[in-house]
Parts: sequence; C-alpha cells; structure tokens
Amino acid sequence: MRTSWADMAANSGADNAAPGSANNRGISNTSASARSAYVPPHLRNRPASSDPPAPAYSGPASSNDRAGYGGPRWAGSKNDFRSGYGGGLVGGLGNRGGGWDRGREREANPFGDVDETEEAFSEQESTGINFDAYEDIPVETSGDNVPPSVSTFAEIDLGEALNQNIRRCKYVKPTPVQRYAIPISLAGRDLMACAQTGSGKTAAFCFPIISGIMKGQGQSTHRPLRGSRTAYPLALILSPTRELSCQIHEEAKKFSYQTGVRVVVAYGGAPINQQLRDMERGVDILVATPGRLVDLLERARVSLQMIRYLALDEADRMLDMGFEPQIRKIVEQCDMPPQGVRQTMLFSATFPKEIQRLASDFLSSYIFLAVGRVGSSTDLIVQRVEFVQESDKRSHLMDLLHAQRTNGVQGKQALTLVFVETKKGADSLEHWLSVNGFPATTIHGDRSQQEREQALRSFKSGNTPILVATDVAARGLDIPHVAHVVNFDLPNDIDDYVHRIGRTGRAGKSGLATAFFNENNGSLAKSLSDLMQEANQEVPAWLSRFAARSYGGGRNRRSGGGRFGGRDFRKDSSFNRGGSDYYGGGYSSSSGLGAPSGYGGGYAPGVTSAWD
Ligand SMILES: Nc1ncnc2c1ncn2[C@@H]1O[C@H](COP(=O)(O)OP(=O)(O)OP(=O)(O)O)[C@@H](O)[C@H]1O
Repeated sequence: MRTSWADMAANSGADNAAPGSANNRGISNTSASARSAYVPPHLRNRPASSDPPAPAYSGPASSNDRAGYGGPRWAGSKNDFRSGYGGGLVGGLGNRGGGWDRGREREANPFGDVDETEEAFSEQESTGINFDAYEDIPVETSGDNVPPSVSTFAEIDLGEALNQNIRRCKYVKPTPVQRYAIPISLAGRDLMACAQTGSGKTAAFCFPIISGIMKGQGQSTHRPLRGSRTAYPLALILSPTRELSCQIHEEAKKFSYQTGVRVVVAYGGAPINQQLRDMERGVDILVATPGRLVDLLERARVSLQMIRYLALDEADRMLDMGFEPQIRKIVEQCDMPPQGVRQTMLFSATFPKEIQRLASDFLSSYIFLAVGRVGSSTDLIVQRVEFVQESDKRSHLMDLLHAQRTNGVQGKQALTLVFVETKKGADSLEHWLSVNGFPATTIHGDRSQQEREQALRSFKSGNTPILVATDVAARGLDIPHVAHVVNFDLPNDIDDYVHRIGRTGRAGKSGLATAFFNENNGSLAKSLSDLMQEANQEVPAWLSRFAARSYGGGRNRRSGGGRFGGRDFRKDSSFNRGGSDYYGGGYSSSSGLGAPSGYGGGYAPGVTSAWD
C-alpha cells in the first residue's frame, strides 16, 4: 500500500533525523600554505620540553611473518596484538598526544566546535544508533590462525590519541566488522572483508592503519627529507569515486586528529596543484581515486615504495573490469612493495567469487571475513518492489513523493535518493521534478566536479531534498538522514542494487527502499527475489512468478544456497584446479554453524587468476 510506504519513509525520516550523528558536524578547513620539510609523525608536535621520544617498538616477531622477502615486516604491522596489552607500546603511544604543527601550519580541528567533554561523550546513547541491530549477525572467518575478535574498543591497543578521537566520534562500541577486522589487521594479517552497507567498514580499515603508523616510528626516518618533491606515503587507500575518496579523507582526518598522522586526498576533476601542495607538506596516508593516482605516479610526484598498508574500499568494484588495469598498474607495476611485505586490506559489502579470485593476487595468506551473508542487504532496510510500466514511472514517483511530504516531519520532504540508469535520464527527471514543485538536483558523470560537490552539499543540507543519481552515487556515500532510496530504473546487477539501497538504513538506523520493476528487469527477478527473502522482506507473488520464469540472468553471483553458505572462494572446489590446495588452514564461525574440517595448508602463491 502506498500510504504505508509513505508512513515508513516518514518514520524512517524521523528516525534518521536523530541529532548528533558523527557525520553531521562541520569540518573546518585548513590551513596556511606554508611549505615545510617532511617531519615523521613521531616527531611532530613534540612539546618544547625535553620529553624523551617514545621508544621505537622492537617487540616480538609476529607469527604471521611471510618468509622470503629478506627482511622483517614493518614494525607497525608486526605486533602480535595479544602481546600489545599492557606492554611497553601503550606507554609510548600515550606520549603522542599532539597533532602536526609545522611552521605556520596548524592542524585544523575536524570536529569543529563539538564539545569534547566526557558529558558530551555520554550523550552518545541518544544518537539514535541501534547497536543491537547488529548483535546476532552471523560472522564467518576463514584462513590460518585467525586472531580472536574483541567486544570493546578498550580491548584493542589503538593508542590514546586515536581512542580519544573514537570517543569524539561518539562510537561507543565497535560494530561487528570492526570487532573482527581491527584485531586481524593489527596482527599484521592481510584481509578480505565483506560486511553490509553502513556497518562501519571505513573505521575498520582506518583504525589499524593510523594505529600502525603511530607505532611505526622507526621506519619513517628512511623517508626522504627536505627538498624532495616526491611524496612517500606509508599507506594508500583507494576508492572508486571522487566523492567517496573525499568522504574517506574527512573520516580519516577525524580519526587521526592529534595523532601526528597526516592524511591527504587526491582525486580527479579537482585542481591538481592544490593536491600537490598538500602532499609536499607531508603525507602519511594518501586517499586517492585510481586515475588521479596514476597521473601523480607518472609525474613522479608520488612514490609507493614506502607503502606498508594498502586498503581498497569497494574492492570488488575496484577489481571489476573498468578499474582492474589501473589497479594492477598501481599495485603491481610501480614501486609498491609486493604482497607479503605490505599489508593489504580489501573491503566491500559484495564480493563475487570471480572477483575474490582476482583479488587473491594482491593478498598473502589472508583471512576472509564475512559479516552477514556475502552480498546481502541489511534487514534494517524495508524493501518494496512495485510493478510499474516505463510510461507510468514519473507519476508513480510523484505519488510517492506527495505521500512522503504529507506524512513527513512538519510537511518537509524526507531526503530521497532516486537512482536512474543514464545521465540524460537523470537530468530530465530532475528537471521534471523541479518544475513540478519538488526541488531536486543531480549527480552523474557528465557534471563538473564542482557541480557534483555542490549537488551533494545541497542534498545533505536538505535544500534540495531529492537527489537524482546514476551509479556514481551508489557506493560508499554516507549521507545522514536519507530516508528513502528509489530505484526508478533497476540496475542489471544485483550487487549494484545492494549498494544503492545501502545509502539508507545505515549505522543501525532503519530505511526504506522502493524499486520500480517491469518486464525489462526480468533478468534481475530471481536474484532480487532471493535477496529480499534473505533479508526477511515480503516478496510479491508476481515477482516470485517472474523469478520462477527467469533462468539465471542478472549476474546472479549468489551460490551455495542457505543463509550462510558459499563465501570464501577458496572453499569452492570449482576454483581448486589441478589439485592445488587453495585453502589457508583453519576455519571458524562465530555463529556456531558447523565448521568444515580438513582445510589444510596455505594458499598456493603460484596460482594465477583466471582473468590474467
Ligand atoms: N562503532 C561505531 N559506532 C557508531 N557509529 C559508527 C561506528 N562505526 C561507524 N559508525 C558510523 O556508521 C556510519 C557508516 O559507516 P561507514 O560509512 O564506514 O559504512 P560502510 O560499511 O563503509 O558502508 P558502505 O558499504 O555503504 O560503504 C558512519 O556514519 C559512521 O560514522
């Protein structure tokens, strides 16, 4: 019933309107443009007093050392995290209270004017985040010697400065993906992690990187000093879109505030000179889109030879056909240390098996982590599918928006994200909505970067509460208060659907997703119906009939049946060609599901991807 969706949208709008979201704060700007020589993180912002420097960590070798690379892995990632508790490291990190402050440049406070008192911290209980929503989610890990998970941030040795930022972000406890991924990464292990949209993957890869850089003081001294125009970052975070890279940059800046770790972003469509100047001031963590990074590498303005951490966000997208050559160039054909020397982390909400296989080229003896079913959507999102003919889509959308406005808070339009297939279609729908009294804006690849950023700002602020978007906005964007996602045109790929609807229902909040389906979408019927069933959604009888008629299509990469089957591709015998043993040892499942036995040995390093 239409009215009930509108009710849901209104409710979820109210739900999402809870104050105090970590993302709802202003970000102050940097900064004087003084150029100064690179200063390693551990030497930044040291007090004028003669405090002794924090001792360089020379702790026990990790059990995860990869043999054959002629040297120990970087100290930052070598720590056996279990030995970190109460050890010398904690004291050392405790001294690293300051941010970078070189020459005339001071670190801007990314938390703006937020009150930093403990009282403010205790208010986090009222932020509207429903942590319990994640409690009983099934978690599966596979790989050799999987480090145990934690339940609280206090159990993890992240360093005091980072812990303080976690409090400033009002994160009370780690989300499930953080509970597992952070200890795994802190133990120096490579990781392929799959967890639902909006479940906190950004922090899951940022925290170990920042913490590792804070701890790895000794290495920094090998970086070029004064005068070099080439930047030598220690960590590289790649993401597929400019907006997502900017968002990760903003998040990482919050997490690394006053840790001495410096984060810089480089992405296309924006002036390169400003980005070059930012990098010249020093960069520990470089967040980038692949195209701009390749440009910087070709100009020799960035060297990857000091990279200790490589994180690919939306990793399946990054290794899909569009991006794969660029990623291979960056990771395999430049000066980045090979897998096994660097630490590699891949994150996404979806991980088709063929992409897992490709991704394994970049990983060494990795742990596979699945939180919830691979590629599933969260059941915090109410999913509706409507049968709507092409010619009726606009009037149907209009009905939805009217009902939503009527039921909305004080007659206001709840933030609604409308996905369409083409850039032209986006412009045309935006125009039609605007002339019909629904302020809308668009984001797609034909708009300038300035226009894209302006559209996003206007949408976030509620000035134009409807954003018509192509898939450029489908992945990763964390926009608070999006109450409703409408798939005006459904995608061809079920994984794209999962990411699109994931723009609502984030961080434990509820959301609503409506899809317009017709005969043109027949190939998606089966995977859509399966997905909805998995997420405990009501599947209309007509969709089940479509599904029964369709034969595969829709890039239905799901396999293995059952809520918890078919995950780590190394367990799939069809990938185990020629008797090679792909499987990297132990298996554990926190959900108590039967653990298959007999996965012995390590991942065969010589096995190449079927896509090579
Ligand atoms: N431990 C936590 N406690 C409370 N909120 C958190 C916590 N971790 C992350 N968040 C918040 O949850 C929201 C979603 O996080 P994030 O954007 O990292 O999700 P994601 O898993 O990367 O989603 P996607 O798959 O769509 O990229 C953000 O607003 C973030 O600030």
